[in-house]
Amino acid sequence: MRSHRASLGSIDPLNIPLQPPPNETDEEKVARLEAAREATRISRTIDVGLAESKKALERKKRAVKILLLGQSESGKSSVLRNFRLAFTPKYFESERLVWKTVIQLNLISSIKKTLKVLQDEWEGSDSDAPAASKPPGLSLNSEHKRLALSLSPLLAFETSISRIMNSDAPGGEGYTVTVRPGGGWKDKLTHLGRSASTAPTAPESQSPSSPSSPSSPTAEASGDPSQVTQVLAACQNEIIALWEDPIVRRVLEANEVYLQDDAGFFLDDTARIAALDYVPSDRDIMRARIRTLGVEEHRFITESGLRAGTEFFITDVCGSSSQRSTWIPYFDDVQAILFLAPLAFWQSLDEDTKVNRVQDSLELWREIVSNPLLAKTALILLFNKKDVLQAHINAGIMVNKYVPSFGDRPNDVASVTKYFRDKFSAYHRKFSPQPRQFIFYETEAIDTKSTAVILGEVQEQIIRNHLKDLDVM
Ligand SMILES: Nc1nc2c(ncn2[C@@H]2O[C@H](COP(=O)(O)OP(=O)(O)OP(=O)(O)O)[C@@H](O)[C@H]2O)c(=O)[nH]1
Ligand SMILES: [Mg+2]
Repeated sequence: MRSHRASLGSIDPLNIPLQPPPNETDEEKVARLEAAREATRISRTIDVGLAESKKALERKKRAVKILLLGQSESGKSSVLRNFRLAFTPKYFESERLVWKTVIQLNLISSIKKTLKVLQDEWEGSDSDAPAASKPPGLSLNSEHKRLALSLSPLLAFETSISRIMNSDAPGGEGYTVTVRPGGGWKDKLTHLGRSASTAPTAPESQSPSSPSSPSSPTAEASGDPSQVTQVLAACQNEIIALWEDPIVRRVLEANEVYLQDDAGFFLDDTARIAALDYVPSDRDIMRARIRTLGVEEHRFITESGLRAGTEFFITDVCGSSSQRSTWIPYFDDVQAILFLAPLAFWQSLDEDTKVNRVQDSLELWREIVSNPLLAKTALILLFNKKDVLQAHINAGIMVNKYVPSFGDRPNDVASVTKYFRDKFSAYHRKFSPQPRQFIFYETEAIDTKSTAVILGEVQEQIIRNHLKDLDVM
C-alpha cells in the first residue's frame, strides 16, 4: 500500500531556508558565511550578557540593600558619606578634592545670597525712600559697594562650574548646589581638577584689594576648579570684610536672611577655605551641601571593619515632597531603611512653608511604617542633627511655642527627644502591618566619629538579619 504521506526523501523542508540559494555566486557565498558567523557571535555575546546579568542579580540578592529616606535636608546624603568614610575609606579619600569644589560653591552661594540682599537694598533705596530715611544701622555706604563689586566675579564661576557639573543643563535654581542624578558630576570635577593641575599654572594670587575684574583673564570663569581657588584666595579679605561688617549683618537680619542656619554654611571658615592650599577635612565634607535630585543607587564593597568584603547597595533619594512618589519602586527587596528625622520643630519645609518639619517627618514615617511592601523591612529611625537641636534649645527656643501639645514639660534636649521618640514609637507600634523592633538613634552626621560607631552597630544588625534570612547563619 502506498503511503498517503509524501516521503521526505533526502530533502528536509525544515532545512530549506538554511540551504544556500541556488546559483549562489562566490561573493554571495562569502557574504552569507560572514553573516552566519556574525549571527553566531551576536548570539554568544547575548548568552554571555545574560549569564553576567544572572550572576549580577544573584550577587545583588546576597548583597545588603539599604534605603535612605527622610525629608529634604534631613542628612541622608551626609549619612551616605559617613558610610563611605567608615567602610570604604580609600574610595572616600579619592573623592576629597571633588568635595573641595562643592564646599567652594557652598561658600560662593552664601556670598551670592548676601550680594542679592544688598543689591535689593540699593535698588529699593534708589526707587522709593531716600537713603536718609533708613535707620542709621542699615545705611549701606560706598565701601559696601566696593566690596560687592569686587566679589561679583565669583558669581560667574559658580554659574560655569554648576553648568559643567550638570552637562550644560541648569543645575537647579536658587542657592543650593544641585546636580543631576548619578555620579557623573564627580567624574567631571575630578577630570577638570587633573587637567587643571597639569596645565600651566595660573598667575600668582592677585592683589587682595583688586580681585579679578570681569575683564581680567582669571574672571573668564572657565569652570576650572583651580581658577576658583585662585580667585577665592584673592578675594578672601573682601569676603571676610563683607561677612563681618555689622551693617551688612543688620541688613541681612532685617531681611530675615540667616545664613548661619543654611545648609552648607562656610562663611565663618573663609580664611581656611579660601586658602590656596585648602584641603577639606572629613567634617567639612560632611557639612557640604549638595541637593540630591532623583534617586541614586550606590554600590560598594566594604574595605575595612568587621565585615570587610560585604557588598552594599545604598539608595539615596531626593527628600522633597514632590519627589517622594519616585521612592516606591525601591521598596522592593530592601533589608533596611534608615529614616532620618531631625527634630527641627521650629522650621517649616522649604517647599511648603505651612508645613512644620517634624510634623512632616512624622506623617512620612507613618506612611513608611504602614506600607505593606515594607512590612518585613527593618526600620531604623535616626533623630539626626542633634547638635542643631541642642543649639536651638540653648538659645532659648521654646518647644511649646511651636508644638502646643508639648505643654509644660522641661524645655531641654532630653525631654524634647523623649517626647518625639514616644510619638514615632507609637506610630511604629500602631501602623506596622506586623510587629517589629523599634530601633532608634540620635545622630549628628557631621561628627564622623560618633556616626561611625552608630553605623557600625547598624551595619552589624542589618547584616546579621540578612544572613539569617538567607539561611546562612
Ligand atoms: N549641623 C548639622 N548639619 C548636618 C547634620 N547632618 C547633615 N547636616 C547638614 O545638613 C545639610 C543637608 O544634608 P543632606 O545630607 O544634603 O540632606 P539630604 O537629606 O540628603 O537632602 P536632599 O538631598 O535634599 O533630600 C548638609 O549641609 C549637611 O552637611 C547634622 O547632624 N548636624
Ligand atoms: Mg541628598
